Amino acid sequence: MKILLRHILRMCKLRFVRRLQQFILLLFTLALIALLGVYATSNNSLVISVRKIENHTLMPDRELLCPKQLPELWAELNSLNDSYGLYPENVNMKLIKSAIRCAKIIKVETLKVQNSFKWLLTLEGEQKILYKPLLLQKDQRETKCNTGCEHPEYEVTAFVINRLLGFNNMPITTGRQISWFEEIYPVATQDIKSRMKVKNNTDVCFHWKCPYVEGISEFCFRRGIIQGSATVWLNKTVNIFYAYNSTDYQYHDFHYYSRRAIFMQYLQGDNRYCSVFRSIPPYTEDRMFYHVIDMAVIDYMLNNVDQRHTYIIGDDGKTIVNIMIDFGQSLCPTPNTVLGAPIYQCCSIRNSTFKAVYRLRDTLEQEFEKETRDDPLYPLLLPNFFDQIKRQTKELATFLDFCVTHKGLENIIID
Ligand SMILES: Nc1ncnc2c1ncn2[C@@H]1O[C@H](COP(=O)(O)OP(=O)(O)OP(=O)(O)O)[C@@H](O)[C@H]1O
Ligand SMILES: [Mn+2]
Repeated sequence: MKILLRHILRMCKLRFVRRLQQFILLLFTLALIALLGVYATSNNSLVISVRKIENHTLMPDRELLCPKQLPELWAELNSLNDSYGLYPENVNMKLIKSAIRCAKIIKVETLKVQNSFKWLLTLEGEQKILYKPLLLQKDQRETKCNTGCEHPEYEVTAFVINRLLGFNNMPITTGRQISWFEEIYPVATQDIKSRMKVKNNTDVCFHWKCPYVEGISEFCFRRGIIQGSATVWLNKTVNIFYAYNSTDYQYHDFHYYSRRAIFMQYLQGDNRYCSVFRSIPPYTEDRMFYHVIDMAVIDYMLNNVDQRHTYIIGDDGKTIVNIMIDFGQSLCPTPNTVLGAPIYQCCSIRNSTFKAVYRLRDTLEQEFEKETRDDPLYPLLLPNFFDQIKRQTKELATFLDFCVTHKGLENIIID
């Protein structure tokens, strides 16, 4: 009897242990399934999954990557917020960027405005995109400001920094990699097809003259793989302030570009600079004046001397919405302290911009890395080029230190 009892007890124990094992196994499997589910939904098409195509180039797998509801997504993107910027603050930036990076291209046209080489893409769901292909290697640049081919990776850089500064007034821009053979050729206009020549059966080449560069050069996309910046095209009229007569002024008159003797003199230290600037419409208006200060901040960080005061008309047909575009000539190799003149001479700045400059002085590298790690053009900048931005951000903060010391914090901050 005793033996039987012991035997039954052992059996029960064994079964219990087995049950326990089965139970733990079940729990583990359920947890794994839940984890995979959360992972899949949270990444919802953002997972950078790649497949190798025949020519061994890594390309995004459209099936896995692309958001599905494109027309709705573009509609959300275009729901312009007139007073605060170009897109709603709470926009799902990751989703929109992933849509721009992988949505099927249904049309490619040449865009013949201004100087840089660019195409207008139409993506599935009818969103237009300004696409600037990278023509130069990331380590190539001219020795003079504003000459030579543009660097579209600087457009992506500028967008990230514009957002880190909290401006939200640059059309959304991301890197995109495109295959000439698979994505462009089948939907390109005749003029694009006839301009681009295939060499050695694989490379796609064309001739182009970059501004202020002697002669025409040939550029090739190896194996037809093109990298470039993709910018949301605004369905608005984009206007630029130009000085039409001697009493009109625009942002360029207040910096490096100034060809007006009076401003040159002010830039060289005359302290009437700001009072004159502030007395000229439209800069009598706070909204316009502080936009110039914001432009000076981003231009100083990027050493960009090319930006003009650009705006669109808001949905009400009346409001001016200040925007920022055209940073392809940033990272000018020579220093331009006068680009900071609106900051260190006026010593008046939006509180949000003031705080952002100090924050970025300390955290730019980490924040930039986080925002750009998944970009198809990653790394956007070579380390020594990025160092230039870090250095210029630190200089900007010293201009603000100077203002605080001379005018007092409460007199320089507005909001
Ligand atoms: N996202 C956009 N949406 C609508 N229009 C745009 C957009 N970006 C640029 N444009 C228009 O296209 C013009 C040229 O764009 P952009 O300044 O980027 O070209 P660019 O060739 O780099 O110019 P530049 O030769 O002056 O450097 C702008 O002046 C503006 O009118
Ligand atoms: Mn440009």
